[in-house]
Amino acid sequence: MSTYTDSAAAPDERVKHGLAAGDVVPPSPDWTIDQGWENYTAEEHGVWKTLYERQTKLLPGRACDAYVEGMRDLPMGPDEIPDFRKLSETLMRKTGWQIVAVPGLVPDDVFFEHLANRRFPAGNFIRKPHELDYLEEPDVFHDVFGHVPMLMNKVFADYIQAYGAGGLRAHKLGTLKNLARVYWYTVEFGLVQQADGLRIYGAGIASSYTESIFSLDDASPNRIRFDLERVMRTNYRIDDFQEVYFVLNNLDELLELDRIDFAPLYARIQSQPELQPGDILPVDEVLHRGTGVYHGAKQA
Ligand SMILES: C[C@H](O)[C@H](O)[C@H]1CNc2nc(N)[nH]c(=O)c2N1
Ligand SMILES: N[C@@H](Cc1ccccc1)C(=O)O
Ligand SMILES: [Fe+2]
Repeated sequence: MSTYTDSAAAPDERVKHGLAAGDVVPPSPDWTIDQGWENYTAEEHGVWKTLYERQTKLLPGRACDAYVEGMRDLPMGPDEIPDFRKLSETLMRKTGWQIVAVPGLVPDDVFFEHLANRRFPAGNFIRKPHELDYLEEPDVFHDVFGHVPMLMNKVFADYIQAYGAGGLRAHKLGTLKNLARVYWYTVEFGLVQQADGLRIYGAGIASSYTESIFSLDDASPNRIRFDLERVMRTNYRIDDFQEVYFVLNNLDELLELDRIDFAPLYARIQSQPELQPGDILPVDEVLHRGTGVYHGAKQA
């Protein structure tokens, strides 16, 4: 199995290994299971609390307004792992989304089918106490603390649904690798320029203690203005901090991606060279150039 970080999928890697979603037998055709909320142990709720409190101290002034507002209105607190039924009730009223429990990574087409129907698949398990900063598959802390607040935002809620529909299409076109990079550099590792400063909206950052500091840091990472084709061509690393983050002017820019037909773009970028995360192109609008001293290593 490939290494997996405290963030979502690793499609490039999994495609390479010819894996659908690990070698687990599907528990049901859509891969959903019962969250089994009653079965969490005191120690598991304790891991949630440790992570929740650590992130909650860090995120003011770092997370974007939409994230902060979403979190404020959700039944989520330090004391216990949230119950997906309660989260879904609140989400359903606000944006029509639901959270469904899955055992870990699910096959791409299954994942897209859920998103296209406004169901967000969340891992029901929680990392072990010795894995606080690093684990191989998305757990309930990453999926719920990282992703669910943004699903309370109307623009973002529509964006992820459109991504799911686009995923089903890309699956047939064989362009999943390019599409997945859009998810990676927005939903997982996106930054947005707010009037009062640069902010996090990506779940892979918001759920990571070390990366929520690193990504906004003045030192190492490059920050480049978001450009769709540029992002589609750019590889990413799954086992360490990102060397580049793409920055939106505002979340409404995502609406534009819902409307654009990706098919001709896929065709066009096939003839262009792939880019590595550390590359900077003459046409890039570089907002911040890293020092080049890459002090990565996701494990703090
Ligand atoms: C390309 C696609 O976004 C990605 O590979 C999918 C696959 N399966 C997944 N399954 C789960 N549970 N969570 C995820 O984020 C993903 N990501
Ligand atoms: N508009 C894209 C789908 C998409 C929407 C939102 C985000 C990413 C992709 C397509 O035509 O395939
Ligand atoms: Fe994720």
